[in-house]
Amino acid sequence: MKDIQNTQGDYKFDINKVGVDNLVCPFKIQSKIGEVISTVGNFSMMVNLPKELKGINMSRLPQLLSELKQEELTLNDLKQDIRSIVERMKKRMESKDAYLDLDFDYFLEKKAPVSGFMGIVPYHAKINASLQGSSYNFILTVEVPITTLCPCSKEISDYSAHNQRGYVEVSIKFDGLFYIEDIIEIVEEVASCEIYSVLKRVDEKYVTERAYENPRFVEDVVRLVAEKLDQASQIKSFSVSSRHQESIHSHDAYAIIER
Ligand SMILES: Nc1nc2c(ncn2[C@@H]2O[C@H](COP(=O)(O)OP(=O)(O)OP(=O)(O)O)[C@@H](O)[C@H]2O)c(=O)[nH]1
Repeated sequence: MKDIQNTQGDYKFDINKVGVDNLVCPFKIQSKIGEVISTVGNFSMMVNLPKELKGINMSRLPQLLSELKQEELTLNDLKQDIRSIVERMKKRMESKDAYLDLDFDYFLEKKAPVSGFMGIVPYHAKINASLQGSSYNFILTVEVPITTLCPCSKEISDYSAHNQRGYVEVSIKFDGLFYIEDIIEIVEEVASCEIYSVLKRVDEKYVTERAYENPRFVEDVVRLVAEKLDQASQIKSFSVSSRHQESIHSHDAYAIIER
């Protein structure tokens, strides 16, 4: 059969990224304490294409993912394990550059603060990795949902204070090891209160009062998280944003710090 995509030509443009997007595949990831967490990833696998070539051998990308699944893909050291996948993509595709983006939910078991009942909390995570020539770039992003309670509302009201669910998104570039759990811990520590999936009445009293004792503006959240990220020696650069779904407005409050 004729291999159309491999035909040579004199096209006007190199293509920066071409490949497959929205490829859904199960995989496993090892948690900080060594438990294996099953999840489903949405993969985007791309390579560059020089202007002399008509197309890439596109089927090789899902083929590689399928092989990884058969090999029981389990990510332990996120940065290095993803690097070896991107290296395999480059080799298989005979390309100069390769790009792997991956979105998934990371499921952690979390105890209710007073009753101790266990619940599962999903945290959305993203990986953006690329190997351009021999230059490897890896970004880990984690979204942490939190409760925030408005300091202004608390101050001016005779009783109560409005609160909201905030989504804190932290992206980091780092050397060595840094875990998804480390990011979650940093964010939850500075929130008005963490969120849980199972709360009994004693827990509900606890989270209500804890939020009241720790009021936070969106500005407070990004500044406090940035301070902690800045102190972590492994982190080379970061961005932290927070989106608060206001309960008294139809819009969100939003802030971002990039370093
Ligand atoms: N490059 C490219 N291929 C596409 C696209 N849409 C569908 N395909 C098809 O993907 C199929 C598989 O391509 P290849 O990976 O080259 O398949 P192959 O030549 O059998 O595989 P190898 O032996 O690994 O080279 C081809 O039949 C293409 O027509 C597209 O937009 N671009």
